[in-house]
Amino acid sequence: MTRSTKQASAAGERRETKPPQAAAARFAPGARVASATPAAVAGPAHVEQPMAYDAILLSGFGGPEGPEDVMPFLRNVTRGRGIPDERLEDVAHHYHAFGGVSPINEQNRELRSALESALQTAGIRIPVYWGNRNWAPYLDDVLAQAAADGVRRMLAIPTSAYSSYSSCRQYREDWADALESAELQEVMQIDKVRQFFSHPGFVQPFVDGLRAAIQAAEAEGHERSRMEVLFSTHSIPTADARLSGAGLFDGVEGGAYAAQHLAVAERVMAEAAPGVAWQLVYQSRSGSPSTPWLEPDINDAIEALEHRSAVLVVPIGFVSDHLEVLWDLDHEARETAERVGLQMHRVPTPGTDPAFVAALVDLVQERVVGRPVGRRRNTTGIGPWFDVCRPGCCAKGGASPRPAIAGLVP
Ligand SMILES: CC1=C(CCC(=O)O)c2cc3nc(cc4[nH]c(cc5[nH]c(cc1n2)c(C)c5CCC(=O)O)c(CCC(=O)O)c4C)C(CCC(=O)O)=C3C
Ligand SMILES: [Fe+2]
Repeated sequence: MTRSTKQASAAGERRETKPPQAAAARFAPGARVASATPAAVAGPAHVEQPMAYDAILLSGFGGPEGPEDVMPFLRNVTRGRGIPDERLEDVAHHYHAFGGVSPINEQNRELRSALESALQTAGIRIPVYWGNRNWAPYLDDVLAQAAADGVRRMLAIPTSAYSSYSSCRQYREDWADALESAELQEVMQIDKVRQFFSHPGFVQPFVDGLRAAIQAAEAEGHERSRMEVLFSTHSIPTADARLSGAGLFDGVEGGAYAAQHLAVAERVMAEAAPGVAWQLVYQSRSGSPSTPWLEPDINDAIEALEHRSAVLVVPIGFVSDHLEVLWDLDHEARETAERVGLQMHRVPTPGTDPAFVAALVDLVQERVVGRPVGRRRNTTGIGPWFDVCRPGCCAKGGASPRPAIAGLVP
């Protein structure tokens, strides 16, 4: 499909209207397996059967690759969600500050090729396809290509570690859409790896980065007692947060989304900086000001740190140094820190860190061999998370669910 027809259909009735339940049953290949065990509904549900996948589907967010891509990209991202125009203009300005090119696509190309080589080395000789949710290469084109190459069973990896509508369910819905739009529902099966926030190979780069940042701050003469670590992630509407992870963390403010981030932050602190003050903060809020989103915003948090001399920012919500990291942290948050007289160090995201690439290989391996839950790698108090999402998992607050793959059907 050409880019222009793709944008037209994305702006139009790309969201199809099939009865969610019937469609979801077709789109949930894992459901047969997991729902066979009644315990699967009450407790952790995992697909433990070995599965011979033909290929991996690395799925990114997507980003513009030139100034003329910026507005069409932003319309793709926000289709049907009532983001005010001023907000789009505002965000367009962030992209234009980088010549209209988001680094995210190049980062995902690098991750794709690193993952493919690491899989080969591990003896898993299958190709890694890369497809985006919001920009070329679009998922449906990539699936059509994979099908033409003979691929029938794919294991999907989202470039997103946690549970929430934007970081889990929306990927699952977009895969289902892409199967439908490529007319592959009857032909191709897509499963997904578990949300991988708790995998040690995802956590390790943050540990290494925070250790280095603390050393750098100490070398500048800052004392640990005057440092504060801010773990930063994307804010989401509180209504989405409550529904993240199918209400398993109902009692926790921010639901499973916040609970998972807190668990990762605790782990990183225990390994890299025991005793240093820290908190979880949120960035990149959008939407209407009257809709509640998770707080505190990182800039407000920095402004409240008068009693500190250095702030160490750890972007645990993201897998690569894409635009929301480069703009919202390295530009905006840094400006706030300078204004209030704090030294700021920003820790890198995992990117293509060998520990992270090895983690992705391990996530594939555990599914290929059908590794039991008890032997899966997990370094936080929460997890390992589900291979097959529970009914209602990560629903969008206030919206009716669209068909999605890799979920249990109620
Ligand atoms: C949880 C989460 C992640 C992390 C998980 C993941 O990585 O998937 C994430 C990542 C990203 N978000 C990104 C960009 C954008 N996100 C937007 C809007 C939104 N994000 C949301 C949430 C998240 N977003 C939400 C609840 C909205 C509101 C509207 C909506 O429900 O969609 C908008 C629209 C304008 C605006 O409102 O800011 C843009 C342009 C980029 C690309 C950066 C680049 O180009 O380098 C990346 C990696
Ligand atoms: Fe976003």
